[in-house]
Amino acid sequence: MNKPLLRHIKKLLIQYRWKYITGAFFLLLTDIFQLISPRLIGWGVDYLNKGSLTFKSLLLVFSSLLLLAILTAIFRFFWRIQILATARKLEAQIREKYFTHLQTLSLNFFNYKKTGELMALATNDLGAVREMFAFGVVMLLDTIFLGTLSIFFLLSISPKLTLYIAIPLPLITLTIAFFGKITHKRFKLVQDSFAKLTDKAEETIAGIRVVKAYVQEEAELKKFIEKAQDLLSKNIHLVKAWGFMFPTIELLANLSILLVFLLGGLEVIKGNISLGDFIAFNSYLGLLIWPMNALGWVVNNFQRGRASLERINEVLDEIPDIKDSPKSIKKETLEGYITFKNVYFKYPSSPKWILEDISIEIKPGKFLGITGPVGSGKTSLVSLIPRLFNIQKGEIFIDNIPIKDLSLHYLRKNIGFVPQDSFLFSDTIANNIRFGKPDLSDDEIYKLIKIVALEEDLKEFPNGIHTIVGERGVTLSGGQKQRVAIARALAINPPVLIFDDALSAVDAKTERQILENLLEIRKNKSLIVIAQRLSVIQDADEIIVLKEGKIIERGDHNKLMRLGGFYAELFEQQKIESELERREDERIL
Ligand SMILES: Nc1ncnc2c1ncn2[C@@H]1O[C@H](COP(=O)(O)OP(=O)(O)OP(=O)(O)O)[C@@H](O)[C@H]1O
Repeated sequence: MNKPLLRHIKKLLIQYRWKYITGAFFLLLTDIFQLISPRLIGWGVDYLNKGSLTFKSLLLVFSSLLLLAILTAIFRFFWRIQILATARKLEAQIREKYFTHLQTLSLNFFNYKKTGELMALATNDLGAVREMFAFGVVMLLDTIFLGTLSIFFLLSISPKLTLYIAIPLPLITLTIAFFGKITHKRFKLVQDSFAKLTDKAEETIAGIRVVKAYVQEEAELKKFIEKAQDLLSKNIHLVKAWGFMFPTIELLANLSILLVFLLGGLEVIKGNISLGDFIAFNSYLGLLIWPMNALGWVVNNFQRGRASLERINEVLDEIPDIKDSPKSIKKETLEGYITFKNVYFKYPSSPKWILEDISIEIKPGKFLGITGPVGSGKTSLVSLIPRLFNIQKGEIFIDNIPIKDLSLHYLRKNIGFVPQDSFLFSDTIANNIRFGKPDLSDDEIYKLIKIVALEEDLKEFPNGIHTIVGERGVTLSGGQKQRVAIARALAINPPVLIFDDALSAVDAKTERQILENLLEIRKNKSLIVIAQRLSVIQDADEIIVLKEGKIIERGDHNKLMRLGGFYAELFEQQKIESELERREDERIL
């Protein structure tokens, strides 16, 4: 079933209806004044022809024409402001709506939708929609006004001649209908191809370090050129359709002029119409030809706008699969008592369970460590706590309330999450830390800097905490980024702290220091830490070992060592490795 094209912007259009109505009114006035001029010139010519034109009447025609020209300019200014400026406002509001909607969508959506494509929608496609509501609307109204008014004037001069010019009209309508369909399809393909090209550019620039490290510049360039060529060929395909449409319409319109010249000339010779009428008729015809040609442009503009709006609608149609229930509980501060009861989870694209029958309990003030082989489901498990994904079976509770019943806003506000890739914004270190708490003072930031052991590193930075970290934090080392990300989580002082391998890039000494500092401030907090390096979670109250989505071992360090399983083996192995490293360091010193 075809959904209405304007379904997402109907309210905005209603909001701006008066702007468009007054704009249309000024446009109509402009057109009327434009149409009076040929009539005045026609009368002047007739007086001239009869030899009865006096200086006084010439001056009258001249001053009327001057007044008309001035009024036309003034009204033109008004319709431009009313319609074109409103289209800009409409564009800004659609962009805001689009971006707001994107923020509500869950991670699953971003897993399959590409960044470049989403960016192309907010720029290129939205631009096409704006043009449709700006010049598209203007041209459409102009075509209708000028077309009907010209026909009215033409009829008033000579109904017979007007009939002649109507002969090519059905052909023009057919041409427009035929090419309109073709251009719509081709526009959609062009916009799709542009989105793919934007995506490729975005990916190559974001991954430039990997591209350079693997000397893949040429290969990447080749892939980019392929996409650029695809866009070019789709554009040429489109231009070909236009190439046929515009000249065909122009030819048919010009046929009308030729017919009038021939048949109208005969009427003048026969004395059925005056020379002045013939000239005025031709001027009106000139005015009518323009809307006929403009129709092609209008169709083109609307097809492009429609194709783009349909693409934007597809995203706006997306229903967030993770959202508040109608009766969601808005609990501002949580205690942080987390329980998993027989939880099963899989991603929409995964064929099997990623997590199976997980039951855990973390009391406020307790420390849960999670370890396990790569891909065993550790990140997936902790992502379920802030409800980044929905579970399929079982239940997760915070403070004995199922998290699906809690308001997402408050649930997430109570969790300090440090993801594996410590993403930083291209802003200062201070602003990255105060991301979740914008009013954090510099003094409080220094305290956090101390806790995450970043003090010494800070001395190296040119502007201390006010140093800009470069896009995605490129100017910081992996370990420094991780520590800024931990400070960002601590800044909101949440009852639940989750670190997903967040100390993997810091050395053993700094890791110890951070863990000791954390002991102080995490007193009543629930701390969940994923680590491959077991020294990070060795002191946890409980450690769980995940393998292929199942808990295979659980208990504190001593219990797991006694068990002699995966944990004990890994611990022994890491102990030998760190001993070897220590000896190597001593040898070098
Ligand atoms: N968004 C996703 N969509 C589909 N499958 C996913 C997604 N993210 C992870 N997986 C799959 O889920 C499984 C568990 O991944 P997860 O990242 O939770 O493991 P992990 O134990 O944290 O791994 P690592 O130690 O490498 O961080 C893997 O098989 C992975 O391929």
